[in-house]
Amino acid sequence: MTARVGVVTFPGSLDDRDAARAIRICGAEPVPLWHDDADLHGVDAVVLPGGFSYGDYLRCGAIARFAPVMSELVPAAESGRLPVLGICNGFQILCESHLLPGALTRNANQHFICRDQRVRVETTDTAWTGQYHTGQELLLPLKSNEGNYVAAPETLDTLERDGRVVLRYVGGSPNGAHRGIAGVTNEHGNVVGVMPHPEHATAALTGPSVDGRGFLTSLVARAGGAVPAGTAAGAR
Ligand SMILES: NC(=O)CC[C@H](N)C(=O)O
Repeated sequence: MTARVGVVTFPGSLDDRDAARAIRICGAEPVPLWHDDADLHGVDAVVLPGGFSYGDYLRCGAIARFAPVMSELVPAAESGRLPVLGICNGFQILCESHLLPGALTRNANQHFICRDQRVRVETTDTAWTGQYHTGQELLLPLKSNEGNYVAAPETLDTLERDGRVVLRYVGGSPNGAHRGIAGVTNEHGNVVGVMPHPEHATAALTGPSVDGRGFLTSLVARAGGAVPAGTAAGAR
């Protein structure tokens, strides 16, 4: 069965096309979803892409949280039924929607950061990381202004204890993120938010790696679909 993966476009989304392309490369069918349409059209999973939804007004993701598309998405994700991957602005939307704990605040150096960043996979026990191995290092683009992940110490302790830190920056936080956290998951492991961009690391021609494919091939494999040859996690 080919997994149908919805990609939500909000006003100001930037990376929806790359997300759709990455989904196709990894053997699933991308389904365009519009922010103003409450219907998820029966998709098997959803990617909330990067960008500047609603111009990042108020706070990144703060307005997107109230978009009609979130009305079906939030309960389905909360119940553990619907796999959702939030990338960068998508991660910010997931935190604003309280589907993930914590918040993404201004980078500690007050500058937009745009660079290729090494991160380590901390858990494979999610809908989106099953094809990696724990401790695997990935090279992924990082491009954000509000990438500084913060949460109360007891929340961070819970995330660490329950194995819910998904990605951690290698070589220290570039943006001040608490405990070097670059991605987290919810209690069920179906909702994952990551600050770096796996969808921009799926084609050898453009680089910087194809390490990002594993997020999508994990979803495809989990849905019982065929992962195209050469697209396994980290395949060169
Ligand atoms: N690349 C992105 O998704 C950017 C996210 C957000 N607008 C920020 O600058 O932090």
